[in-house]
Amino acid sequence: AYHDSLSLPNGPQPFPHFGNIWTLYRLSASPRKICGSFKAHYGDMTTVWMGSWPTVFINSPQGAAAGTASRPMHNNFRHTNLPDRIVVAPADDTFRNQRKTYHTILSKSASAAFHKGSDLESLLLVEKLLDGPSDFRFHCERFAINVVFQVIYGRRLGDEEDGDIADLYEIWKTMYLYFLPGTCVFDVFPSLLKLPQWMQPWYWILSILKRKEARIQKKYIEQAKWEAAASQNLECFANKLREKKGSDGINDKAHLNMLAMLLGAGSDTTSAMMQLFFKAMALHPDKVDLAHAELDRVVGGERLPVYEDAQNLPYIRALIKEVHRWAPIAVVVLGYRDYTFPKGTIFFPNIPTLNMDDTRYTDPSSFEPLRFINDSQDSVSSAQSSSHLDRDHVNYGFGRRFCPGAYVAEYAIFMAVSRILWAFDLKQIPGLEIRMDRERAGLLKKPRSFKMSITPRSQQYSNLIFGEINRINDRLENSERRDSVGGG
Ligand code: HEM
Repeated sequence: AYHDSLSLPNGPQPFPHFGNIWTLYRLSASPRKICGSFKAHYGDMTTVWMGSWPTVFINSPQGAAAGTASRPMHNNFRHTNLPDRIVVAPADDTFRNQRKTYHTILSKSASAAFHKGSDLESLLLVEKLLDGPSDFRFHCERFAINVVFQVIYGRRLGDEEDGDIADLYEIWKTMYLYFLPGTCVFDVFPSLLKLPQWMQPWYWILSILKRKEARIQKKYIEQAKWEAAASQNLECFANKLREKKGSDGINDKAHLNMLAMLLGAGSDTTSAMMQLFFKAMALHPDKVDLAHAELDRVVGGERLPVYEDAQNLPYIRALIKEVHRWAPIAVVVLGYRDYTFPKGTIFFPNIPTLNMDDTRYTDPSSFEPLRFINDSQDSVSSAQSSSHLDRDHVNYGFGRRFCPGAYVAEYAIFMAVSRILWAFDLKQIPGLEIRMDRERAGLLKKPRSFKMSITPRSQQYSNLIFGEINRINDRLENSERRDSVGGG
């Protein structure tokens, strides 16, 4: 296929048959750094060869915005083995139906139903951080999964005693490698897919992961069904989708896969974003000080922040946008129309580079929330703008693949970030280096484990958090008591 390379943008020199296997290896080990170097070396687009397949990285915002929703289908492995997972689905009718379905529960107005869930989870998050600050990564994972679980099942999943949380994140860690072209050996040598199935280890690994995930999801689908039958009113997404079975191509398998996709897509991203927030704060104590000053001025020390404070907290809002821009989590795939490329060419918008575009941002490599301080629109609205220069960042993707969960994510992240900054001092531990380029391989650029100092700002703030938790517990106990009196 290298003969087609004449019509392709420049990139590192490929080896015959192996393509740019070394660049791909370095990319998976350190995506932020390697993606960042592409624009400097090759300009607006960079071609990297996966064996004989060209992959084009789009380094300019104009180019990325012109993409399509289609997916590379040069081998069928992903689509066949991960059916009904919208992220790897080509832009066909199934894709359109699923987008519509996700949109019905995640739109701005519909997602307001989940605000209470995020209010509670953000409170539990700060409480857990008081109890065990060193486990902050797990606290972020539990926070995120519980936010999304309530969207799907209408109730919390639970706390750390529930091993399902750790199991699900462990499954996604490997499973989501499959979602990203270039991560599997068959991307470089597609002829390996012609081997008998028993000789394809990637097939068996994926099957085991899918089975484990399905076992957990089935348990919750069944519970939701029983809870609805018992109380007649559990109107959660899982149950609503079950009622749609038989239409829009939804059968048992699609039902399970769509719920699994939503839980993973929402939890893994939101949790990674929260971990990156912690990292960015540890590296920028001066920005933490400015956030504290604003929170002290607007919220004070007599109560926790609530969502209604957002309009009076421009620095916190700007800081969240800056984390999205400066430490984006996504590496996504999209098609590209405007040029004639060899059939099967894969396209990546180079998100880390796009967020560092110097035509859009002054001094893009510095973490500076103030760049967004006069920006009153939210990130979802800015993404709808026709000019890339009006976009805050591209962490939620593009066009018809734009993240449908962005409203849920933005609310939950505001609640968590404002409450964490209100309650804690966040610092680097002297002598322990924190590096942005220490990240795990995969679809998301999640940081590898790191240590930092998270200490309560004052006993008064801690007491307020515990007081709030006690009030909720009392309310729950009272309502349970009422239920049992009513029932008995
Ligand atoms: C900080 C948090 C989040 C970020 C940065 C994020 C980012 C993204 C990006 C970049 C995509 C596009 C992927 C592609 O082009 O293939 C995406 C897709 C998706 N996201 Fe999010 N997301 C976040 C949170 C959420 C939440 C909370 C939910 C659900 C409640 C969610 C549900 C989805 C779904 C279902 C898709 C697939 C859409 C498609 O392929 O058409 N996301 N997300």
